[in-house]
Amino acid sequence: MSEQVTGAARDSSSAAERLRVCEIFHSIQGEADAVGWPTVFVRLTGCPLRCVWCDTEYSFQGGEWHDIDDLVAQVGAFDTRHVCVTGGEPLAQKRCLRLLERLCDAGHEVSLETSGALDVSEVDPRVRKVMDLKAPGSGESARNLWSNLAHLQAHDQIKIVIADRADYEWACDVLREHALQQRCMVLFSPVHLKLTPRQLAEWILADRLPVRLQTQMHKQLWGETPGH
Ligand SMILES: C[S@@+](CC[C@H](N)C(=O)[O-])C[C@H]1O[C@@H](n2cnc3c(N)ncnc32)[C@H](O)[C@@H]1O
Ligand SMILES: Nc1nc2[nH]cc(C(=O)O)c2c(=O)[nH]1
Ligand code: SF4
Ligand SMILES: [Mg+2]
Repeated sequence: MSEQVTGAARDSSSAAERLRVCEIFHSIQGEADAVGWPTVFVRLTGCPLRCVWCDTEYSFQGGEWHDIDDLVAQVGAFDTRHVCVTGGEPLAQKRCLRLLERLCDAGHEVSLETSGALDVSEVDPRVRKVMDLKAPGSGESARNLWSNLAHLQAHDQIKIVIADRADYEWACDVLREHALQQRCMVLFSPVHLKLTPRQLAEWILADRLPVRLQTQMHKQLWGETPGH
């Protein structure tokens, strides 16, 4: 009897610890401060935003349910220190918080790619948050949750993905008004194949901006193939 109760309790707790996952893959980190590190990516399914230039629309639906224990074991099997949890919008599934904590407990260097539209205040402080602020050209800038800025730590990063000159000027205003560079590293990234990295570089240099230019290195290596 007591064994049955224990079994049932275990089943319901593991069901509560499941996440819908789009893909798990091993690649070179192509973005942000950890660029270049061999990294395991856990891409969660689903996103409540629809950025017009999103390169990961295939993650909006589908995927498979996985236990957090199983995910931590699958990640561990790659024998790789860096892990990046992304999506879709990973924080759209509340249990993502538990996955992040478990990956840190397992000794990984964990980063989280997030849109900036969902509350980041409960993310484990060991996780390096890479938080977008969505510029107008994304079509989703009304979703920016500005209160998130107060929850960034020095090891986190703010990323602004820029489609054109209007987005760049918006980013400059936000940088100044919210003193972003005093909070953490600020990354400006061109929308792939929409704005040239060179044009963005020239604007940053001309304006003496204290920001870091980033491009998506994985697209240089593999193009837009999913799973890279
Ligand atoms: C696919 S999103 C997933 C995480 C989260 N939903 C977000 O938007 O941050 C990962 C990163 O890719 C960026 N991204 C998506 N499409 C892009 C594109 N076409 N060019 C440049 N960056 C892009 C996003 O802005 C975000 O920083
Ligand atoms: N190689 C590689 N690096 C990445 N860094 C962030 C990614 C993402 O989609 O969030 C990503 C990705 O999709 N691939
Ligand atoms: S928030 Fe991220 S995953 Fe969602 S549409 Fe925008 S870029 Fe794509
Ligand atoms: Mg990507």
